[in-house]
Amino acid sequence: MPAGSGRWGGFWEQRTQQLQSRVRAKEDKIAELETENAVLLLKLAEYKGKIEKSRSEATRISTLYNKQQRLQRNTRSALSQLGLVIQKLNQDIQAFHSSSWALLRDYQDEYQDRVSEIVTAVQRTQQSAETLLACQSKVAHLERALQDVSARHQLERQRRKVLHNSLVELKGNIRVHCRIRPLLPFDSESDDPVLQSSSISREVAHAVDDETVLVKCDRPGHPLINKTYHFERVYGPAESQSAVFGDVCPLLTSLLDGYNICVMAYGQTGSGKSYTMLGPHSDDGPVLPLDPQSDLGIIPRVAEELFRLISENPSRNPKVEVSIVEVYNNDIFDLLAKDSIAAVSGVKREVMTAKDGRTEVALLASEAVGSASKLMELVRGGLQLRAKHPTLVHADSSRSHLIITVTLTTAACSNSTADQACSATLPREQTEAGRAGRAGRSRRASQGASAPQPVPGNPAGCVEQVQARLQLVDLAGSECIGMSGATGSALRETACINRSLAALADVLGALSEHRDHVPYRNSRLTHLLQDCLGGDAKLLVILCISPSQRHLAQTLQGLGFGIRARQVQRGPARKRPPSSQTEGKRRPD
Ligand SMILES: Nc1ncnc2c1ncn2[C@@H]1O[C@H](COP(=O)(O)OP(=O)(O)OP(=O)(O)O)[C@@H](O)[C@H]1O
Repeated sequence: MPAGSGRWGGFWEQRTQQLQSRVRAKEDKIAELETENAVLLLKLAEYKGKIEKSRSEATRISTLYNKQQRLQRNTRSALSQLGLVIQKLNQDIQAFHSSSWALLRDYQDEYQDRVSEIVTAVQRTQQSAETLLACQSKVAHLERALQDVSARHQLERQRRKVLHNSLVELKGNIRVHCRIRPLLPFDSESDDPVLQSSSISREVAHAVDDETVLVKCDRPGHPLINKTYHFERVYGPAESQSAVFGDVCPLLTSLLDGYNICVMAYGQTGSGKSYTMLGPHSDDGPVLPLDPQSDLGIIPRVAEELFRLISENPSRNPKVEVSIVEVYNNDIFDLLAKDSIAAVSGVKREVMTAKDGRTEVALLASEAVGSASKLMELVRGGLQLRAKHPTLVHADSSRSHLIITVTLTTAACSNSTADQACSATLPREQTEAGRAGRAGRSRRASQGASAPQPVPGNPAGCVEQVQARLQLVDLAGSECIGMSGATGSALRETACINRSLAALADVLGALSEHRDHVPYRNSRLTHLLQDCLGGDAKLLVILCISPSQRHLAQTLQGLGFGIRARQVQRGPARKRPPSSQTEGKRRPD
C-alpha cells in the first residue's frame, strides 16, 4: 500500500472506528432509550389504567354529586313546605288558643248562669216543698176517694146487673151472651201475606166492655158502620172457656131446682159455636176429666158440674137420662137409636106434642147415665154420627143442629129459696102466660102447678118427682151460599140450615111482638125447640161472631138476631111441677 494511501487509510480507519464507537454509543443510547421508552410505556399504561379508574370514580362521584344536589333541592323544597306548614300550624294554634279562651270565657259565663239558676231552682224547690207535700196529701185523699167511688161504682154495677138479671128473669127475657172469637187464619180475604198480617184493620167487631159490642168499619169501598150492641154479657176474643162456663154454671143450680134450661149456640158458620159448646175439634171428641184451664167447652163442663152438684145432694134421689138428636135437612135423627144388631146409628124420628102441651120426639132413645164420663161417652158417640161437611169458609163445618137433652128427675122438695121466689112472682106470670096464649103453660098455671107444693099431709117435704130438662143446642151455622162454595147436596144442606135459622128468627120475631100465632111449625128445629123458645124454660143464647171484616154481613145479621132474641118477654121461668107419674103419654102432632 502507497504511503499516501496509507495515511488516508489510517485516517479513514480511525475515522471509521470513531464513527463505529459513536454508532455503538448511539446504539447503546438507543437501547437505553428504548428501555427507558419501554419503562415509560409501561408507566404510561399504568397511568392510563389509573386514569381510567379515576375517570369511573369521577363519574360515580359526579353521579353521587348529582344525587346529592337533587336531594339538597328536594330537602330545600320540603323544608320550605314544612316551614309553610309550621307557619300555618302556628296560625292555627294561635286561632285555637284564642277560640279556646273565648270558649272558656263563655263556659265560665254559662256555668255562672247555670249555677245561679240551680241555686234559684233549689231555692224555689225548697219553697214549693211544702206545697208539694200538701198536694201529695190531697192526691192521696183524692185517690182514696176515687177508690171509694170505683168500689161503689163496681158495687152499683153488680147491683144493677143483679137487678137487670132479676128483671130479665121476671120478664122471661131470653138471655143473650155474645162471644167474639179470635181472628183466625181462615178469616183472611187474601193470599197476600202482607194483608194477612195486618190483622188490626181486618177486625171490625170489638168487645168494648163486658156488655157491649162495637162494630166499626171505615174501610174504603164499604158503607161506614159504627154501631154498638148490648147484651147480658160480652166475651172478647181472649176470654177463656171457663169464663164462658162461669156464666152458664148457675143455670145448673136452677136445673136442680126444677127449671127447664136451654143453652143454645147461634152464629154463622165458623164463628165458634161448636168450640163454645164442645171445645176444640178432635177426632176423639171432648175427654173427661178436665182441668179448669183446659179448652173444653160448655157440654163437658156441664157434665162434670151436674154430677158434682148431684153428689152434693144425693138425698133427692136424682136420675139423669140423656138423648141426642140432630136436625139435618129438616129431618130429626135420633143419634142414640140402635138398630137390630144394637149398633148405634141415626134413625129418623118425628116431633110430637105431648098431652100436657110439651113437644117431644116420638120413640126417642134415651139412656140413663150415672157419671159425667158416661154422659160424655154418649155425646162422643152422637158427635161421630153428626153430619159434617167442609166448606170454603170452615173446613170442619157441622151441617146439622145438634140437640143434647139431659133429663133430670129428682124428688120434689118444697123448701128451696127458688120456690119462694117463684111463688112470689106467680100472679104476674099467670097474666102474662094468658096473654101470650101459650096453651100448655097457662093450663099448668091454672092448675096451680107452677109453684110446686108438697102434697098435704106428707110431713117429709119430699114427696113427688120433678122432671127438668137441660137442652144443650149447637146450631148449624148460617152461611152465605156464595162464600161457602156449596154445590149439589151441600147446597141443599146449606139451604135447609138457612131456612131453619130463618124460621127460628121468625119465631123470635112473633114472640117479641106478642103475636097470636107463633110459627113454631114452619121448621122441625123450631117445633122441636118450642118449649124452650116460647115455654117456661130459662133460655140462654150464646151468640158467636167472627171479628173479621170478611164476615161483616153475617156478623151484623147475627147481632140483629141476638137483639131480637133479647126483646122476647115470655113471663118468668117456672119450675116444672111435681108429678107422681112419668109424663109418657104422647099424642101425634
Ligand atoms: N174462642 C175461640 N178461641 C180459639 N179458637 C176458636 C174460638 N172459637 C172458635 N175457634 C176456632 O174456630 C174454628 C171454627 O169454630 P167452630 O168449629 O166452633 O165453628 P162453628 O160455628 O161451630 O162452625 P159450623 O157452624 O160451620 O160448624 C175452629 O177451628 C175453632 O177451634
